[in-house]
Amino acid sequence: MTQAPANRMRARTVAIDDPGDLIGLLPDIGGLAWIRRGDGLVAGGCIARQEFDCIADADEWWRAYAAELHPETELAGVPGTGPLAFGSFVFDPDNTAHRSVLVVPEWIVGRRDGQAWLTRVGESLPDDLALPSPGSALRRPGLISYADGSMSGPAWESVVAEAVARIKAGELEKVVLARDLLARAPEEIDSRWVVARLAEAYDRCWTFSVEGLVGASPEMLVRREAGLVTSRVLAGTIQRTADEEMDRALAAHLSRSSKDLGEHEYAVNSVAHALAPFCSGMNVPDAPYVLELPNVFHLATDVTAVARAEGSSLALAMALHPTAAVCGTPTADARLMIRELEGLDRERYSGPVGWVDASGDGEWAIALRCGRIEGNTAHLFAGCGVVAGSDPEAELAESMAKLVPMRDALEAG
Ligand SMILES: C=C(O[C@H]1C=CC=C(C(=O)O)[C@@H]1O)C(=O)O
Repeated sequence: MTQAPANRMRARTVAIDDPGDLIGLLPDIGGLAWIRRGDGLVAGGCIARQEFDCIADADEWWRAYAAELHPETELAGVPGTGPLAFGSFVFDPDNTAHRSVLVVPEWIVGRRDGQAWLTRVGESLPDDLALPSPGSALRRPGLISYADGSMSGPAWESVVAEAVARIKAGELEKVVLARDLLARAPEEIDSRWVVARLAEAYDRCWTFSVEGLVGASPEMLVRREAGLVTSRVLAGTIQRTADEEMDRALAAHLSRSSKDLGEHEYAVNSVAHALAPFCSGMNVPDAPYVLELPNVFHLATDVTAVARAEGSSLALAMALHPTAAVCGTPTADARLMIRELEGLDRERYSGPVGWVDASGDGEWAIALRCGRIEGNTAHLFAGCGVVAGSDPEAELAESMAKLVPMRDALEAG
C-alpha cells in the first residue's frame, strides 16, 4: 500500500463479509441510501458537504475534491467502491427556494452481485476498518393525515386544461405539470422506515435517500460505468388495477396508445439528442416496452451508448436535465410554462439524484415518486406529461397513482 502524503485525506475500500440488511446500517439521522433489488449503497457521516446553483459547479467541485483524496482499495474497478459523493439537484435553480447539494460521507457500505465492501474516508484510518454500528430500530410514522399542497386537485385540473388549450394552439408540444401533497405524522418521520418500505415494494426502482429527499424512482437519467452509458427513459403511463386480466389489457392498450407513444417519443428524442455529443455507438430501440411497477405501467426505452473519455456522470446528467419526461418539448418553452402555470416550488423533485465516484462514473436517477421529509411532515410530489390529447381528470388520477408509493410507504405497517 502506498503512503499517503501527510496532508491528504485517505479513502480506503476493503472487501467485507455480506453485511445483511443494508438499511439496518443507516444512522438514525442523516444517512444516505441508494438501493435496488437488495443491492446498493448506504452511507453515513459527513466529510464534506457543499451546496450548488448548478450541476456544472458540482462537477468541478467534486473533481477537485476527489483529486485530493488518496485512495487505497482492495476492489479496484468495482462500481460504487472508493470515495463517493451523493447528490441531489433542484429541478429549476431559477424557480426554487432550495439548493442542490453534494455530500461526501465518512463511510459507505456497498453490495453488488454477492460482493460487499466498506469504504472509509478520513485523515487517519486504523489498519482494521470497522463497520458502522447499526442504527436504532426503524420507527413507524403513526397515523398519517393529508392536506393539499400548493393547489387543490380541481385547481390543478384547470391548470392542465389551460396547458392542453395552449398546446392545441401550437404554443408547444408537451409540458410536464406537477402537484404536491402534504403528509403529516403525529411524530417525527423516520426516513429509514420509508426507505425500507420503498426498497421492499419497488425493488425494480432505485430507492434513494439524500438529505431528506426519499423516494423510489423508476427512471435512470444516466448511468456511466466502465465506458458504457445507459439511460432509462419513461413517459406514458397507465394505472394498474387489482385485476390481472384487466392489467394485461391495459398494458396492451398503453403500448398502442398514440397519445402515450407520442409523449414517450418526445422524451426519448430529448435523451438521445442530449447524449449524442458525449457518446458514440448509441443504440435507441425503435419501440418502447412496458415497464411493470406495482402501481402503474410505463412506456420505457433503454438507451445505451459508448462513453467518450471526457464527460463524468455529472456532466452527462447536466446535459440531459431536464428531459422531456419531467419538463417538456421544446425544453425552454416548457420550463417557462411550468414557471407560469404550476404554482409550485418543485425543490429537488424531478432533479437528478444519485452518486458519483472519483473517476466520474456514477448513477443519477430522476427524483420521482418521492418526498422531502422534515420533522413530522413529508412533502410529496408527482407530475404528468401533458400533450394535446391529455384529459385533465385522467391526469389528476395519474398523479394520484404516482403518489401511491410514498403514501403506502408512510402508511405501511
Ligand atoms: C413526472 C413524473 O413522471 C414522469 C415519468 C414517467 C412517466 C411520466 C408520464 O407518463 O407522465 C412522467 O413523464 C412523476 O412521476 O412525477
